[in-house]
Amino acid sequence: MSDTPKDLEGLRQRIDQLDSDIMRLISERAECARSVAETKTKDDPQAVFYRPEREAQVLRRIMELNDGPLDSEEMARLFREIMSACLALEQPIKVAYLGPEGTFTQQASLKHFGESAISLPMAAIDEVFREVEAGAVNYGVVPVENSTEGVINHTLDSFMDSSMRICGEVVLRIHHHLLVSDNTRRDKVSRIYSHPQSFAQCRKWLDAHYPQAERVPVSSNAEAARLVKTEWHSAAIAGDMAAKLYGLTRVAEKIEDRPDNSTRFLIIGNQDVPMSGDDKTSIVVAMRNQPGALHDLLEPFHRHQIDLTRLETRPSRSGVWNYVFFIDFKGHRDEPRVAAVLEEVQVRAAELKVLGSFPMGVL
Ligand SMILES: O=C(O)C(=O)C[C@]1(C(=O)O)C=C[C@@H](O)C=C1
Repeated sequence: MSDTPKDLEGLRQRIDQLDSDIMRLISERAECARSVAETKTKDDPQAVFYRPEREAQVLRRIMELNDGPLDSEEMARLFREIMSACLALEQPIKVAYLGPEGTFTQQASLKHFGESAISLPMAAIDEVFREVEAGAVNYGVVPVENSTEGVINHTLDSFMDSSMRICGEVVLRIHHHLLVSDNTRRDKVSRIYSHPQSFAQCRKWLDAHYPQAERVPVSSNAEAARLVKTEWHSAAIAGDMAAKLYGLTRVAEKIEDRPDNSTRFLIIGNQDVPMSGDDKTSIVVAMRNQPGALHDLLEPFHRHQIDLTRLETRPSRSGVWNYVFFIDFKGHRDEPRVAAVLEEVQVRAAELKVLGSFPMGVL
């Protein structure tokens, strides 16, 4: 800016002025959100306040408009928090996540809903489903697949017996660190705690650096971090949140074997999300056990040129149908070509359940 002062005092005065302007604008925005809430409840007493499609549009627009010097993801994260606070003014949102505190799922929940949501740790994936189903919380966050280790079967299986719908997705880059406490004798580490998935994601690094250490699998990375606090000869593999929560030090950073290691999480709830303009749909399909079943199922997607983003098979638990397929594809169920494909699949399948159409992860 041409009239930006050059001296420190002048620059700080300018920053104070800008902060006042930003605060006034944020307050004005919050007032607007409050009015949105009044409008929503006037039209419909059962109104839902959290609107994933609108949030995705707001964040995408911010990223498109941004000219720097902050990078677009950073700018979107700031707006993520502003929206989170605005939503809390409309209605405080309660979110259950796969705990305990300090897990990557908690990090995913924060990334998606921001700091103003009230988040509650659950001991297991099916508990997250149960809490949302029972109405004890508004939404749930569960992991569904990791780029190195593949699908999280518990989550897919939970969908089979549940009426929950998918309202969103979050992708998180997973960075693992080797962590120790103040009491750890770093040259004497003989035991390493972590979640089995994390061990698998850091296998080569561990073989190279700690081939002799005993690898002890535990229920979560956060639990691994907790255990290290009390043992002088142990270390943990976990992420930043767990390290911070238990005050541990990183001995080695980003030790995952694949630099692009990431996990996808799903937001579950009981609302159908309208189109955001860049959406995905998840379905689960049971097919009869006959030759060519998979071909018959996929053929309409190919003909309508719909991009499949994931296909998983799970054994059916009903015993009647042998194959159950989980399919993710680009597009929203309200788009005519997607609706046409779903109609055709319905005819060919023994059973079809649309788990939800939702915005592609933005942040
Ligand atoms: O547009 C809305 O429906 C709002 O409630 C406003 C707002 C926002 O702050 O922009 C807040 C919460 C919703 O999840 C989406 C957007």
